[in-house]
Amino acid sequence: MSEVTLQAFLDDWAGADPLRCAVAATVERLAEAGVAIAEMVARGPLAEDFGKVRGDEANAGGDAQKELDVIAEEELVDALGKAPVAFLASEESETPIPLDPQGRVVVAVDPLDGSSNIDTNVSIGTIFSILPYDLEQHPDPSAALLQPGTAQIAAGFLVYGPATVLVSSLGDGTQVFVFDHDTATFILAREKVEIPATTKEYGINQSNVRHWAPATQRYIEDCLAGKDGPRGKDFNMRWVGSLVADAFRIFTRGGVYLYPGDSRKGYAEGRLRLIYEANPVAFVTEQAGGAATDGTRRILDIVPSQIHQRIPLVFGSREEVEKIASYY
Ligand SMILES: O=P(O)(O)OC[C@H]1O[C@](O)(COP(=O)(O)O)[C@@H](O)[C@@H]1O
Ligand SMILES: [Mg+2]
Ligand SMILES: [Mg+2]
Repeated sequence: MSEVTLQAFLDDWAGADPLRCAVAATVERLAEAGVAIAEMVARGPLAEDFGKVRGDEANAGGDAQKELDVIAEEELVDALGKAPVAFLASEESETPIPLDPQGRVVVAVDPLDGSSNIDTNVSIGTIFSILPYDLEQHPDPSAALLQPGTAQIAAGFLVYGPATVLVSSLGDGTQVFVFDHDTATFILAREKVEIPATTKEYGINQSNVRHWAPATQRYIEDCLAGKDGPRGKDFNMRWVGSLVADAFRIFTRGGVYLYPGDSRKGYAEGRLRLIYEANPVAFVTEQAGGAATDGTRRILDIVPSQIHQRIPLVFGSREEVEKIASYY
């Protein structure tokens, strides 16, 4: 069987439809930027700026900014400058970056996800969300970026790990592409991925247990009680601390990821950002048969009020996500 490249897959989907062609061109440019970022990451400590914190600067979300966060954003701005993208919202920029005034789409990105893992040689990645843009409908770019996740035409993430992979959906299932160094192309590796509906594996930063709401504490307690507890089965725990890597594991063998709100200062709505972390991950998750919630609401239905808004996030195997929601 012949291999399907990302470009062939996108061309086939886009046909002659102008909006789809704009989306396809955007995904191609994102993948191109991803390859450049992956190469930089792969140099590890040989790269001059590897793992360095950038002065005392914090990004728009108040997190310490690493040199590589900013370099990754620059790669994305350069690449998307060659696509029909009107505005780019990024974790690393307070306000949207204007690109092509004639652009048909707006894009939101987490340029480098898992920044705390940069210098530990653990998988990190890039997350993206693509929304339709119409100047007449959205004279203010922020309004276009504040559409709910259901409006996404395409979304996904890249993981820079042992393999560079692209997990993405164009609204008809979720596909996994793997970068092939021999041909310098992304090759379709898994079509219409299905996340198993049930699981015995969860991921959460358990060091925050004392800060959690009672519902989160009860759910984890019940998992820890194992076979003899109310869940009647033994659970396993995994936490990479890079959303992209934890998500890729869930796309591979199922599981659930939780970053709930907690009582620490600034964490009432958890840590993750709605438009460039939760929404794209929720989109590819639902397209793979999984579910994503903030505990009480479907993530994709939430209407964002701010570009850097945070949201509690629970996603993964559908039945387990529903179970968790029942605790809230
Ligand atoms: O360090 P914590 O609190 O466990 O948070 C880990 C989470 O934070 C994140 O690193 C946030 O992303 P950034 O690295 O883009 O800020 C997620 O990837 C990860 O799941
Ligand atoms: Mg992130
Ligand atoms: Mg980031």
